[in-house]
Amino acid sequence: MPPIIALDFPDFDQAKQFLRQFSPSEELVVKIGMELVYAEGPQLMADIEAVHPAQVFLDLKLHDIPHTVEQAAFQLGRLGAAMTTVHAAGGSAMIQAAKRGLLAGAQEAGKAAPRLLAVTQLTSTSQEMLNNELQIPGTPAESVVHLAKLAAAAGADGVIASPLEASLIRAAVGGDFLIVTPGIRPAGAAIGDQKRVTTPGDAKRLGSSAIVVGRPITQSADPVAAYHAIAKEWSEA
Ligand SMILES: O=c1ccn([C@@H]2O[C@H](COP(=O)(O)O)[C@@H](O)[C@H]2O)c(=O)[nH]1
Repeated sequence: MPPIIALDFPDFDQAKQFLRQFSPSEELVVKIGMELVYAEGPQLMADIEAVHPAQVFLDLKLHDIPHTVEQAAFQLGRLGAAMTTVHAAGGSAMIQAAKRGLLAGAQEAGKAAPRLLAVTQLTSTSQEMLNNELQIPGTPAESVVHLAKLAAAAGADGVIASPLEASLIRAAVGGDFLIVTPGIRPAGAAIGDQKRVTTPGDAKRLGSSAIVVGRPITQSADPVAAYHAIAKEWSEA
């Protein structure tokens, strides 16, 4: 899969301007999250499709009681996204409920169900924050592997984690479980609020199934060139 572009824009007009810079024949995978979906609503899925035919990763990170998540996932399942997310910290019953909701919603709409990815520890979480603020003992990697095993056992198709944890997750879970990794920074790029980061090439070498990249592309002076450089580093590693 090519690098997933995080379309973190405040409105559809800006997302549209960004997408129009790419050749219509370029096979893109784009991630839309809370900022854009809260601004534009679910209609956004069709609006994006009309501008550029892309696979859409709908990253809304559901985290609530199982019943509420199942009902929300039902609505998401009807939209035709390729992937969507819940927080693994919601627990097994919540992840199972999300899976049921996605399958039922997709079935009702006659679409394929999105792959369900569970967010382990956010890539903006440092060891210090994990232990002192969140009062979770151990290393980020230990917590991530624990949550990945929980998510896999509950029926998730994969996880969101840092590439730094990818090889440990693969060893713990195995198979074709997806390990989708944000926290990607090309050499020399500003790290911003991310804490557990690697380059695109290192992410591949460490075992990521797919990478998610936002600001290093969207805030670049030449987003298409930045995307192609990252895609080349990823595919050639
Ligand atoms: O642990 C996580 C989970 C999700 N994200 C999302 O990925 C992108 C990363 O954007 P950058 O600009 O490349 O930092 C963003 O949409 C996050 O919501 C994450 O970074 N870490």
